[in-house]
Amino acid sequence: MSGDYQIRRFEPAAKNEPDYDAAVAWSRAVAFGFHEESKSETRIDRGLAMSRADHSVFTGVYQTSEPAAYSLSAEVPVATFATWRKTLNVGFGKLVDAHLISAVTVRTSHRRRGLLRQMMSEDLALAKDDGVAIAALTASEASIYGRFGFGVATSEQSITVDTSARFKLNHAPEGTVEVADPKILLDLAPQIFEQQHRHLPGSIDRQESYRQYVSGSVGGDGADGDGGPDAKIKAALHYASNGDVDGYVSYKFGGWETEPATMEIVDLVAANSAAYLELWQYLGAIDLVERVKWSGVSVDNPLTWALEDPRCVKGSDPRDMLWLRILDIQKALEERQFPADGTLVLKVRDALGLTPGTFSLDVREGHATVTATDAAPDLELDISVLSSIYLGAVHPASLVAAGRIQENQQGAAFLAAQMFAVERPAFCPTHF
Ligand SMILES: CC(=O)SCCNC(=O)CCNC(=O)[C@H](O)C(C)(C)COP(=O)(O)OP(=O)(O)OC[C@H]1O[C@@H](n2cnc3c(N)ncnc32)[C@H](O)[C@@H]1OP(=O)(O)O
Repeated sequence: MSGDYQIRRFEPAAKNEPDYDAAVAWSRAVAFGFHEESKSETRIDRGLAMSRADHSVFTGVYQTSEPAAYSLSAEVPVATFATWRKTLNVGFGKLVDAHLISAVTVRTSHRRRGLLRQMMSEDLALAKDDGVAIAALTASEASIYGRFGFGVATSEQSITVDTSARFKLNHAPEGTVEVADPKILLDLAPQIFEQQHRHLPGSIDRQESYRQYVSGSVGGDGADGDGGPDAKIKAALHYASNGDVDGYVSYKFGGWETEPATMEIVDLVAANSAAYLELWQYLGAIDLVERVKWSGVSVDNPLTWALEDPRCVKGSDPRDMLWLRILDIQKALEERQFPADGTLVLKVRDALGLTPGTFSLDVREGHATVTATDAAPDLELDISVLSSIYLGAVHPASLVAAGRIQENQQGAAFLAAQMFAVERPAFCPTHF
C-alpha cells in the first residue's frame, strides 16, 4: 500500500470490544458506498451481530495523512472489503470451502488509485495461502472482476407468473402445504436450505441474515427506520408424505393498489422437486391474487416445464449471478468429481500469478489427477474462463467461438464440456 494509505483487518466487534468503533465506522462506509440511507445504531449493531455469526473479516483502508478540514475523519475507511467462508456445492453432492467476498467499496474521492486492486490481490493471496481453492462473489457491475480472474459460474432471471385460471400444473401431487407463523423459519429455514444445498451444484451456504429476513425478523420499513420486524412476511411449509418439512416459501402481498393483485416471493427453498411443485401449487391457489413475482430464479426453471400452459411464466432480465475464481487449479480440480473420463492439457493464464501454468487433467473413474506438464496444450484459456466452465455454466465451444478459449486440439472443447458437466444446471440461490 502506498504511503498515503494503511490497510487494516479486524472482526465485526460487539459493543465494549476494542474494535467496535472501527466496525461501526466501517459499516457506515459500506452503506455510503452503496448509496444507502444512513443507518441507526440499532441497525448497525444488528448487522454486526449477523457478521459475527458468519465469522466475517472486515478490511478497511485508512488515510495516513491528515484528512481535509471538515471532511470525514481518518477513522472512517476510504475503502471496505468483507470476507467469510462457506461451502460451495461443486456437483455430485461434494461441498468444498469457498472464500466469499462482499461489501467492496471505494470512496468516490479515492477511486481509481488502485485501492480495489490492492485489497483484492492481497486478500486472494491470503486465502490461497490459507488452503482455500476457490473464491466467490456477486458483482454490482459485470466489468469489474474478470481482470482479477473471476468468471461467471451461474446466472439468474426474474419471473412473473400468471396464476389466474390458466395456471395448471401437470404433476402428481405429493405431500401437503400448510400456512405457518413465519417466525418458525428462524429454525426451519437453515435446515431445509441445507437439504437443498446438498443437491444443488453452484449453491453457496447461506449467511445468517437469510433466516432473519425470510422469517420477517428484520427487513421491515418501520417509521423508526431501524430495519426491525417485517410485518408483511407470510410463510407456508411443505410436508412430505412422512410428515417431514422439506420446503418453505416466504412471501408478501404487493398491496391492493397493484393490478393484477400480486404476491412477491421473498424466498422459496425445496429439498426435492415434489416440494418445489407443491409450493407452486399453493402459490397458484391463493385467492384474490392473479400474479406471483420472483426475482433470483434459475434460468432453467422447472416450473415452466411443469405447467400445462408454459406461457404463464414470463422471464425477464437474465443476468450473471455467482462469479467464481479458482485460486489453486490442482486443488480445485482434484476436489470435484467428473462425470466423464479423459485427459486434457490446459494452459492457463493468471494475471495475478496465483495459479498459472500448463496442467494435465487426467480423469479416471470420475477422479482427477492434476500435474504440471510441458506437453502441448489442448486448450489455452484465462483462469476466469476455467472458473466459468468449472461447474458447467457455459459450453466451452461457445467460449471457443467467443475467442475466450484457444482450441489447439480438435474436439478438446467438446471433451471439456462432457468432463466438466454437473448432474443438474448449476444455480446459486444465495445472494451475498
Ligand atoms: C463483490 C462486491 O461487493 S460488488 C460491489 C462493488 N462496489 C461497487 O459497485 C460500489 C461502487 N464502486 C466502487 O466503490 C469502486 O468504483 C470500485 C470498488 C468498483 C472500484 O474501486 P477502485 O479503487 O476505483 O478500483 P481500482 O482503482 O483498484 O481499479 C482496479 C481496476 O479495475 C478497473 N475498474 C474499477 N472499477 C471499475 C468499474 N466499475 N468498471 C470497470 N472497470 C473498473 C480500473 O479501471 C482498474 O483497471 P486496471 O487496473 O486493469 O487498469
